[in-house]
Amino acid sequence: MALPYALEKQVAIAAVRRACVLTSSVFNQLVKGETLTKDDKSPVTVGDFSAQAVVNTLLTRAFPDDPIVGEEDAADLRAESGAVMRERIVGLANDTLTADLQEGEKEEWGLGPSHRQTAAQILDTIDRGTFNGGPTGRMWTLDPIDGTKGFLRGEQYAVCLALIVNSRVELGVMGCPNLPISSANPSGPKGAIFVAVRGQGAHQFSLSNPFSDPPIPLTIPAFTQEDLNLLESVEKAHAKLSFNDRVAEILGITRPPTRMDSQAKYCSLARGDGGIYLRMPVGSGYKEKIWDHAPGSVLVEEAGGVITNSRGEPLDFGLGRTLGENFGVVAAGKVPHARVLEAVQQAQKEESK
Ligand SMILES: Nc1ncnc2c1ncn2[C@@H]1O[C@H](COP(=O)(O)O)[C@@H](OP(=O)(O)O)[C@H]1O
Ligand SMILES: [Mg+2]
Ligand SMILES: [Mg+2]
Ligand SMILES: [Mg+2]
Repeated sequence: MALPYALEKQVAIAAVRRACVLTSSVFNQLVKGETLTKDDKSPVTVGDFSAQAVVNTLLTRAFPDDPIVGEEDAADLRAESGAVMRERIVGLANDTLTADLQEGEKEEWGLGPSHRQTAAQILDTIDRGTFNGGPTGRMWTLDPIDGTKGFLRGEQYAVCLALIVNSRVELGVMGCPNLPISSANPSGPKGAIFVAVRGQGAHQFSLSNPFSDPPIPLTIPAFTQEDLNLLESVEKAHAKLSFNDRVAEILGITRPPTRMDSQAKYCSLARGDGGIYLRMPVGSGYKEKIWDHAPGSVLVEEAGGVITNSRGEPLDFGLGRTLGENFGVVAAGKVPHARVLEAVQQAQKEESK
């Protein structure tokens, strides 16, 4: 008998791989005018929209009844002012979906030369991501480009997809086109997919041949005090980095933090490139989005780690599109996690004095 979620895993890997092919090629061609600024002032590119169209196409064909909580929607593209971007996105999505089938892919998922979609279909496919989430049932959550700012800088970003069932993340897949395959060889080949299925472990696959190259099992290693360091956001507006410095000081950490965009941080944690993921709110009232943490959380847990908010409570993926009131995120191996929570709470006490 097949393992639980075997088909979901196969479709998710295929979808994320295709989306990564698209985003990599978009980066090399991105021209002025292909980026919009959203209402919250964050950027979104033709890459984000077309990657969401690609992933949603596979999910819709393979699992027509599953709702999708996706970061992007097509409202701006339906407006007259979005006509140029719309045309480009439709072209990019169709080019990606109609490429020849690879090992592990099926035509019935909307792939291959005969599966060109109209502009109206592509927009509707993007808008399959407007589901609001909630506590019960099956749903996917998609971040077509997580770390858009990193993507625009040519640095780290990730195509992130997770399956949530009754508030619990059961499957997470993250494609990281710019991440070195081996952290021991940072200037070596790049491109990895990270996959976790609840109860089945965490694995790294090659982005170029995820269905034929052997998966690499991932376990968070036991860190020595000298090796332990923090993984944190590049963007000061996304996480309170000065707070992280104080936590590191309390913990006696000497190794400098690793700053990296996107959920590639969770991938790095799972394979031991850094020991502690810490993301504390900057105090703007921002609520964390489920797609920014769902796949990373199951990857960390399946790699033997623990992920909670700063109060030590589990993240709640059943509240809707956000994680609710923002108490930050702390993820690490089991042993350091308890120490980090204590240090975070000490630093919070100092701040409130
Ligand atoms: N004020 C804020 N606080 C925390 N996260 C924020 C934020 N504003 C935007 N973000 C989120 O931070 C994500 C990037 O995280 P990181 O800094 O770890 O790379 C963004 O994902 P997108 O790039 O998908 O929009 C966005 O959802
Ligand atoms: Mg965004
Ligand atoms: Mg994101
Ligand atoms: Mg995004």
